[in-house]
Amino acid sequence: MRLIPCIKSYDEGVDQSKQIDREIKEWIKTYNDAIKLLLLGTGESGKTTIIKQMRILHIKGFSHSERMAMTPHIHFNTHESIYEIIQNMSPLGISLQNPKNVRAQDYLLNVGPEGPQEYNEEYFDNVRDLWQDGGVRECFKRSNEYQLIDSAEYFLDRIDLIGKEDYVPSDADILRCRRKTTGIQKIEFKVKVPKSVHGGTQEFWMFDVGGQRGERKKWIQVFEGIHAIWFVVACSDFDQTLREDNSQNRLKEALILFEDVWQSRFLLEAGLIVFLNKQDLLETKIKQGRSIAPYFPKYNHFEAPGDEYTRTKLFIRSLFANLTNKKRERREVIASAERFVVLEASRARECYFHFTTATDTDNVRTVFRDVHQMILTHILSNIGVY
Ligand SMILES: Nc1nc2c(ncn2[C@@H]2O[C@H](COP(=O)(O)OP(=O)(O)OP(=O)(O)O)[C@@H](O)[C@H]2O)c(=O)[nH]1
Ligand SMILES: [Mg+2]
Repeated sequence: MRLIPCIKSYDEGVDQSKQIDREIKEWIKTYNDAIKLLLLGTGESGKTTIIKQMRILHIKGFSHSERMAMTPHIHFNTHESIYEIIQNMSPLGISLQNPKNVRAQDYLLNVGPEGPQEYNEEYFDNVRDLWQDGGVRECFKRSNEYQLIDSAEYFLDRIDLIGKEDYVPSDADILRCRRKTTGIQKIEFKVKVPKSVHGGTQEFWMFDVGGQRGERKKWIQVFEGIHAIWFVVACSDFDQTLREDNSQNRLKEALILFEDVWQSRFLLEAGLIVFLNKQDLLETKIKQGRSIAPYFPKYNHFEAPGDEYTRTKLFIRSLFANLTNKKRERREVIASAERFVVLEASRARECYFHFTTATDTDNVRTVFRDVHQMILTHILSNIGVY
């Protein structure tokens, strides 16, 4: 995973890199505070999934009782998935392919949006029959036209496993489980610092917030003392609308929110790292023939090498990177009036991009390693060490 600086080059030669390592080493000797990270982004972008990965990678993972506590949520995710699909068949003019499944459809619709009182064999048999129906699959393929959780296919494909009485959720199932975050959550963990730097451990505090519009007013409570923001973007969202406002494109909302965060005077000192997430879903979507062009017509004039998926992900990165350049231009205008302000303000502004799949533990492990090093460097630059 490469670190791609959009303002300041991180790779300015081996000598400088050695120098930075030396400075980090010196700094760690004296620095005892926890590094404070704040995850921001729109709803369903993948913030809580990254927190879960930190538990897997840096804390003890999930105990048996914690796994069992996830089962009702996974059952509900399965229910909301099939229920949303069959509810939307009629509005989209799609019929069941097998008329025998009308009975199962009536059964599920009668159960209602909240799910059954008991997730029993009869319930799972009906879900299985429906998920195998060609009409249900056709409606699933058009899920960008209504609100469906991203893990719908994952859980419905595993209905036999999930329906077992002795089902114990795996790490992968927990990572796929969707529960909206309300309020502010915090996890603390320690990470080994490589011997080449200094050795020992570094403490992290990571804050997770709810990303839906109604949750964002709470964010300011945790802005103070934050060393780095991880801004998470669901790249596969380009053809979907917001759950809380179906007149707004999800990726456009992410861009507006990112610009707000980038420009926030409360976050000027924090490093900014953008996680261009859900690369697995983006790749699948593009390979199925979907295009970003109808939603972002500028894509038609975007020049970049590679296949359609590569070009799309680079285009999405350019949309965010352009917003950071836009801010710099504004600073340069201020520059002619008061040069000192510009030098002072632009020193702290950096933005790095990573392409991620938050449900993939190996991917998050690699990204975290890169980002850890980058954050140490950023804090050093902010306290004036380099
Ligand atoms: N396939 C896939 N699914 C992902 C990825 N990242 C997150 N998800 C899934 O997307 C859903 C939403 O992820 P969350 O981590 O709950 O999103 P969030 O940003 O915390 O959302 P809010 O709490 O509403 O702000 C979950 O079902 C995740 O499993 C990814 O990279 N790939
Ligand atoms: Mg969340």
